[in-house]
Parts: sequence; C-alpha cells; structure tokens
Amino acid sequence: MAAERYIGLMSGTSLDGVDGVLADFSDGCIAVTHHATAPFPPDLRAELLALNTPGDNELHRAALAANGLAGVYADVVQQLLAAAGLAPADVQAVGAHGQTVRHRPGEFDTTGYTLQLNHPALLAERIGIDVVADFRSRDVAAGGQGAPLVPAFHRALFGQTDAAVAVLNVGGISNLSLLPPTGDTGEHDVGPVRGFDCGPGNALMDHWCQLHTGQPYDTAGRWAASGTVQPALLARLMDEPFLAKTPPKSTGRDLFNPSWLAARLGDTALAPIDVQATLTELTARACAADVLRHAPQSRALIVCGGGAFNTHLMARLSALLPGIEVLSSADRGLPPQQVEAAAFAWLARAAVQRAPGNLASVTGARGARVLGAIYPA
Ligand SMILES: Nc1ncnc2c1ncn2[C@@H]1O[C@H](COP(=O)(O)OP(=O)(O)OP(=O)(O)O)[C@@H](O)[C@H]1O
Ligand SMILES: CC(=O)N[C@H]1[C@@H]2OC[C@@H](O2)[C@@H](O)[C@@H]1O[C@H](C)C(=O)O
Repeated sequence: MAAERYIGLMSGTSLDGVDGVLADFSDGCIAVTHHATAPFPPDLRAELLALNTPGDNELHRAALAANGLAGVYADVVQQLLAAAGLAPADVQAVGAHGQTVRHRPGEFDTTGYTLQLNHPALLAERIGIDVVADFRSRDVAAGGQGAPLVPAFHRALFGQTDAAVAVLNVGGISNLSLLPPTGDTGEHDVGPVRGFDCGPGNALMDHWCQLHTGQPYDTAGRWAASGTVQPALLARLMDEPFLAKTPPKSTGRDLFNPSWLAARLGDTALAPIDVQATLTELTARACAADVLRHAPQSRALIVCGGGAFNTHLMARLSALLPGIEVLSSADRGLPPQQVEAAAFAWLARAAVQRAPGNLASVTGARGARVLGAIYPA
C-alpha cells in the first residue's frame, strides 16, 4: 500500500513556537516518524501575544503577523522533509492550525467566532504541499464551541477497549478528553466521548515566571515547588465561574490573561514564589476536579502538552487523584509535545477524506462536520 503521510503544525496558546510532526497513516495505524520545532522570533511572538488583546490597526498587524507565522510554519515543514529525506510530493497534506488570537464562540450574535491567524495560501506557495487550515470555524458555524478538537484523535490513539481513560492536555490552556472503554464490538458502548477545556494550563504560570524570573517557564515546576500555596488567593482563583460551568465549554487567553490574574491578586503583597506555587496548584486542582466530577471511573490520566514536563504539577495531579494512574503520554507511545501536532495531521487527513473531524458530544455542534479548508499546492 502506498504511504499515506501527513504533516501537522501546531502553535498553541503558550505562544512558545511551532511544533510539527510527520505522521504515517499507512495500514490504518498512526505512526509519528519525525518531530521538529521552531521558536517564534521575539518580535513575532510579541505581536501575536499583543493581538490577543484589542489594539490599534489590528487588521494590518494581523495580516503581517500571519505572513510571519507562515514563514515559521514553512521552516518546520522544510526541517521535517529534510530529516525524512522526502520531497513535497511524498506528503499528502499539511494541517496548519494557525494562531488563535480570539475565541468567542456562541457570544454576541449567538454564533460568535473563533479566529486563528494563518496564511495557508502563502504556506502552500512556499512548501508545494496541499495545506488544510481553519479547522474550527465550521464547528462554530454549526453551533459548537470549535474546541477542543483533539478528543477524536485522543480516542483513536489512546482509547482502550477495556477501561475508561482520560487524556489531559496542559498547554497554555488545559483541556480534557474522557474516553469510555471502546469495547470489543465497537465504540460508544458506555456513552460518547466527552471533552472540554478545564481552564488555565501554563499560560498564567508562564506569565508570572517571565515577569519575576525572566525565564519563559518554570522548568519542571521547581520554583513553584519551593513556594507555599496561599489558600486565600487559591480560593479567589478557583471562584472563577468558568471552572464550575457545565460542558460544552472552551476558553482561551480572552479570559485567562494577566488582567484576570491582577484582578484576583489585588493589592495583597505576596511573595512571587508563593504566587507561582498557587498558580500551579490552580491548574492541578481545576483539572483534577474535572476528572473527579466527570469521569471518576477513569483508570488512567494520560497527560500531554508541555505541562507534562512540569514534574511538580504531575506530582500534584497524582496526589489529587488517588487510585488513578497519572502518566505522561510518552509512556503510551507519543511524547507530550508531539500530541497536538499529530492531532492536526490526523485532522488534515480527515479533511482530505471528507470525514468529520469534530465530535458533537464534545463541542455541542449540531452534528458531525468536515472541518477545514483546503489550499491546493
Ligand atoms: N521542562 C518544562 N518544565 C515545565 N514546563 C514546561 C517544560 N517544557 C515546557 N513546559 C511548558 O509547556 C508550555 C508549552 O506547551 P505546549 O507546547 O503544549 O503549548 P501550546 O502548544 O501552546 O498548547 P495549547 O495549544 O494546548 O494551549 C511552555 O510554555 C511551558 O509552560
Ligand atoms: C481556540 C483554541 O485555540 N483552543 C485551543 C486552546 O489550547 C488548549 C485548549 O485551548 C483547546 O481547546 C484548544 O486546542 C486543542 C488543540 C484542541 O482544539 O483540542
């Protein structure tokens, strides 16, 4: 059988840069064969971050930022082709997520919108491979949240026939997929896959760490681990209505941003190290509470996204979830930083095959929809 290769490109809400994977879907399997990354140039990162907040001359700035993003995406694709010794014609399509700068589904006129900056035409022009982009807007048009989209992929990759498992992605924002046992006879024996955004992942921790240590993130959570959780602050953070909201639900930097944190910190003078400890505890508690509320029967919690490298966060999740094995996705065959990019390779393939990519049980859309728009090479 001819090789069926797809590339997935993800740049998420952490804004740390682009992860790309080359995946081979021959024989119905998902095999990630190569991984490449590229950090954002500092100016581009600053502009993408700034575009998350209303500002002057946004249309012009967004268009130029999208050009810059396509350049970084193209570099990652070239790295993958070079590492694999492949030509553009050897790859069926590239799934390019784009950079979410606003996410307001179901708001305003009730349809609302989700906006991922991207320039798929420019990317197709640079790499000579079909590009699939704009994965979220069709689900929003169908009344859904447009996010999270990874649960269908999580099911394909991590679903077990004999046990319920949960998959937690800790990127800038955290999201959970709840996978019932697929059963020997097929899926959905014990209900549909569910999934939703839990709340903050690394975004607030990264912001605080950068502000007070100059480092982009708290490596292994060591700074947080040496601080003391502040109960009053934690209670104010946990009081956020989004955390208690019933799914379907999704969020982003529109809500969990430095202003949100500043409003809850108020004038209280706390040691920065203790705030970091408290922010890490917020992420751990919000995610653990969701597992216990929605899928306490889960046998395992498989953690992916960069947060899986935060040893302190992983230890807190384990402590808060007795009886549930908390493990990195690496222990189930795919390193944490590759899972989302692999999901967009998988979603690109779905688009090319005109197969639905969303799960209405997750996003709340009126039904299954083919996601994305194809820009031919
Ligand atoms: N060694 C580490 N120790 C602690 N945290 C880490 C480490 N490595 C990465 N991280 C965290 O992971 C983040 C990047 O995660 P990831 O690449 O999954 O984010 P993302 O793609 O922006 O995610 P999403 O789209 O899910 O929001 C970093 O910003 C940092 O907070
Ligand atoms: C609108 C948007 O970009 N959402 C992202 C974000 O990052 C994590 C969480 O919030 C999740 O809902 C989603 O990403 C993953 C890839 C998803 O759609 O499943």
